[in-house]
Amino acid sequence: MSEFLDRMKACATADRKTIVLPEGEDPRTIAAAEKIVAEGLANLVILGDPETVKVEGVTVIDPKTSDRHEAYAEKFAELRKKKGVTLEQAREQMDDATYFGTMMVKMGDADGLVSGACHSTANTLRPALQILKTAPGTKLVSAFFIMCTDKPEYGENGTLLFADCGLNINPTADELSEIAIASAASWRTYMGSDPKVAMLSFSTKGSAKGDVPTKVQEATELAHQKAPELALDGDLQLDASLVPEVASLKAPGSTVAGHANVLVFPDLESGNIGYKLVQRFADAEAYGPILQGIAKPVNDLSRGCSADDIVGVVAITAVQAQMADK
Ligand SMILES: CC(C)(COP(=O)(O)OP(=O)(O)OC[C@H]1O[C@@H](n2cnc3c(N)ncnc32)[C@H](O)[C@@H]1OP(=O)(O)O)[C@@H](O)C(=O)NCCC(=O)NCCS
Ligand SMILES: CC(=O)OP(=O)(O)O
Repeated sequence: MSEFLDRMKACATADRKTIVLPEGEDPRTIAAAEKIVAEGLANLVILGDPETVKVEGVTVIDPKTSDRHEAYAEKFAELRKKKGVTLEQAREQMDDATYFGTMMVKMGDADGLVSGACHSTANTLRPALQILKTAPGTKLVSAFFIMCTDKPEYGENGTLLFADCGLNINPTADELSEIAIASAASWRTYMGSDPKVAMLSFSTKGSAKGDVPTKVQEATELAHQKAPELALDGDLQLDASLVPEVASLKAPGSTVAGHANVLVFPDLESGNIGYKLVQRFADAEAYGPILQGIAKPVNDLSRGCSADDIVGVVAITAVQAQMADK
């Protein structure tokens, strides 16, 4: 297990938070719940059928028969009134475990939610975006992975942050600059060291032409304007971002090239493919998609996740819930 996850787990156990797992029908979620209870990482609520979901030390709730169903429906109808949602529609929506679980977080009956082992990212995150909305002072929610590799020469002792790998399909230059600034802040929060942000493209400092390098150059310029103190550079290719010898050839004088620990991908196509390549070929631990910029802790999983991945994301969510209390 990585040093990163060790640290998240130690932090989570020190002040146990309540995390809801809406996917009681998923065997990996059940296996993860058993580990989370054994390690004391969080108090868990699993949504599912209490007759079939049996994990000692865990509360199991069936959304359809819960005594909170009506209160959540009423609040959801109120929140979505301007979108034309009726109380009848809200009641139906609360039969859906992801919506019900997200309302638990909204109403303070849980501190955070982790889902996505058997639901798509869109269906996992839409309720959070609709109900919880963005954190104060934030325009855009985005999603990152913490990647823990056994390549100490890259990032910080092999650990890097990749964004956006889960949510924003084709961010504009302005959105990309927001993703970069938020990712730098997330790096500082979770790793405690200075971020070095590489704005990735297939071009280094204009070596190739095209819409993508142009967008990345614009995003880099906007990020510099918004956060001039940030160590951030682009456009950079992946090798120029990580390998000092390549950096000295392609981007001499850059303070980021060759030493990046935060990789910002130009779009979701490259971000999602990129994290899965590193996870599978390098056998890296991949924790995410972790949301940044959302008002309360809700995090996603890949449907390809393992029980241990779920344990890791729950530990991170519990740590986020602790931070939200401060
Ligand atoms: C998440 C996603 C479903 C949201 O888009 P959508 O379903 O079309 O829904 P909408 O665009 O109507 O957005 C729903 C709400 O979320 C808000 N929202 C959407 N994206 C947002 C973002 N990045 N930041 C903040 N708010 C956002 C919208 O403003 C809207 O709010 P409202 O309903 O109160 O007006 C969409 O961005 C998506 O499909 N992303 C890719 C997910 C994916 O497939 N990932 C690959 C695997 S990880
Ligand atoms: C994050 C991600 O890619 O999710 P999924 O594999 O479920 O599409």
